[in-house]
Amino acid sequence: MTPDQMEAGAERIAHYKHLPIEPQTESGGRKAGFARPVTAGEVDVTHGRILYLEDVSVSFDGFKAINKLSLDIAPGELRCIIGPNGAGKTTMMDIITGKTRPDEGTVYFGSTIDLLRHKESEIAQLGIGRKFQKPTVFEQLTVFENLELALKTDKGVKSSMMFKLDSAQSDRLAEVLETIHLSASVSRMSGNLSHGQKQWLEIGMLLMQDPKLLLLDEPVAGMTDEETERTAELFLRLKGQHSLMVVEHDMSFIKTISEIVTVLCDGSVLAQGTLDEVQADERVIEVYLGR
Ligand SMILES: Nc1ncnc2c1ncn2[C@@H]1O[C@H](COP(=O)(O)OP(=O)(O)OP(=O)(O)O)[C@@H](O)[C@H]1O
Repeated sequence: MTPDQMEAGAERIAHYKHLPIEPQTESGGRKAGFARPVTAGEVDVTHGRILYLEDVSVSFDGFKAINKLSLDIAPGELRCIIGPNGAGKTTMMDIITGKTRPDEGTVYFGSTIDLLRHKESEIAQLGIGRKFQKPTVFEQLTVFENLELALKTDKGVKSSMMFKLDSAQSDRLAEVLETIHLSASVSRMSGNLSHGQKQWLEIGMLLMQDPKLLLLDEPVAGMTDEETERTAELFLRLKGQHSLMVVEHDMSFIKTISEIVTVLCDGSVLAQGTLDEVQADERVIEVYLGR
């Protein structure tokens, strides 16, 4: 600090000392204050976003797979992501879930959780569930056992064997079974389920952990028309209670479930809007939907 600055500072202090002093109150003398209590384990969505990406980039061997990508998702929103092969959809999910570290950019869960400071396992614990394209259920276990297993956070063999559902967990399991249309198949061996049922079971396993945000990669690929319809019903039911990010190529499925559709291309957002709006966009027709 220079002598001039010190002198100016001393003058300011002298000036303030002559100001009338307000009587002390609980807010430190101010008439009103702003404070936001933070509750451990809760995602702060007071700014209207559950997920926020800004200027995110990542390169693989000099190739920019994600290029200044910015997007956000509102709490309870069901966002559809479409785009040509290689657009960066899977890489974006890898970044959100901590599987891939971006070279630059910002990734926030709510207003306060910087996801780039967390490991993949911690991000899952924070409440971000991910469903990969291929179903990964334990085929040798029943539907019930798969859902029960999803609650076992302690990986120790002994504690897993001792694990017993409490009544709230039993209620949750029954509720999830109903949501994923598998109440009638609770005792069936998972390996004997249809492809669609396995996908629902895996979604059910994620739901057992009550995630705030669910990332779903091509959930209806390989499903029958009826299974696809029931999956649309399922997602519409989950919307509001959870936030969902759904990557899909099946346009009729997108049409049934979508509000806002984001089109990715070359690692960034090419267009965003209702499905009708993006389908009418010349650039989207050019790179993805065809003429
Ligand atoms: N680990 C990696 N190493 C090198 N290149 C990668 C890696 N991961 C992704 N890429 C490249 O980054 C680009 C984006 O891939 P990404 O899988 O994210 O696209 P996508 O939009 O999910 O495509 P699709 O619809 O085919 O699944 C592709 O060109 C891909 O080859």
